[in-house]
Amino acid sequence: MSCQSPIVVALDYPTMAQSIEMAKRLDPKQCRVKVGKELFTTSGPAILDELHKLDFDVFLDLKFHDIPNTVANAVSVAAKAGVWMVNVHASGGRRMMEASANALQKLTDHNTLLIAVTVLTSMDQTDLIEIGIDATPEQHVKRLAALAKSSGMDGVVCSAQESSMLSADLGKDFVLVTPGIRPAGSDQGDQKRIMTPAEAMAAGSHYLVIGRPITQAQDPIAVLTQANAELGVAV
Ligand SMILES: O=C(O)c1cc(=O)[nH]c(=O)n1[C@@H]1O[C@H](COP(=O)(O)O)[C@@H](O)[C@H]1O
Repeated sequence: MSCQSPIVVALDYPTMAQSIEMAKRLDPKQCRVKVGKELFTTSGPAILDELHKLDFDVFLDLKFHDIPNTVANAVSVAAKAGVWMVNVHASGGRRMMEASANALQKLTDHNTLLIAVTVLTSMDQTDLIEIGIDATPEQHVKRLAALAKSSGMDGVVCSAQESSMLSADLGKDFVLVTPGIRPAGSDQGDQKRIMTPAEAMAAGSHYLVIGRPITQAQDPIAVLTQANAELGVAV
């Protein structure tokens, strides 16, 4: 499916039935979809097959963070399941990321994007200090993104507030996936480092992950259509 939109809808639902109901209302030409920890824990890998049957590109967001062997094998299984994108935590370190990239290279038939999470968009300076990181979110994102690139990742998850910096530092081909996207007027919720869809694209983001502003809206399709229109996406 060739999707013209950079928007990835986070299907954060407690049941497979609810996520499929939403997926059936969405058009795979207007967005991609993301399966995260809540949905995967309730549905298991069957959800990937169901979403692929509906023709969606699927981002499997399980943020793997473990020893290199375990993460490399998990990433391999995800690629064999045909997901479009999978992620690991950059904080797992170089050997973990290199093992994952090598595991994907050994697969003959896959084109799964391998992405590393830098600093979660729900975190700010105070959160970093509490976990012993004496750097601003921007500095830490910059350090982890450079490590991710040199460890063979295709891109990173960061906030759109860091997109222009990373685009300048690491090149326009290094994929920037940005959650914490809030269309004007929507609730910030637990996100700290946010931007609107248009601001994020102007800053150099490649993909915009949007969950609650779409899934909890009275009219989710209207919010998605409006966001695509604002981005000038012809769908
Ligand atoms: O990897 C992610 O997708 C992710 C990384 C990050 O730093 N922040 C972040 O919010 N996410 C995910 O992006 C989605 C954002 O959802 P909303 O805040 O509802 O738009 C959630 O599914 C999060 O799990």
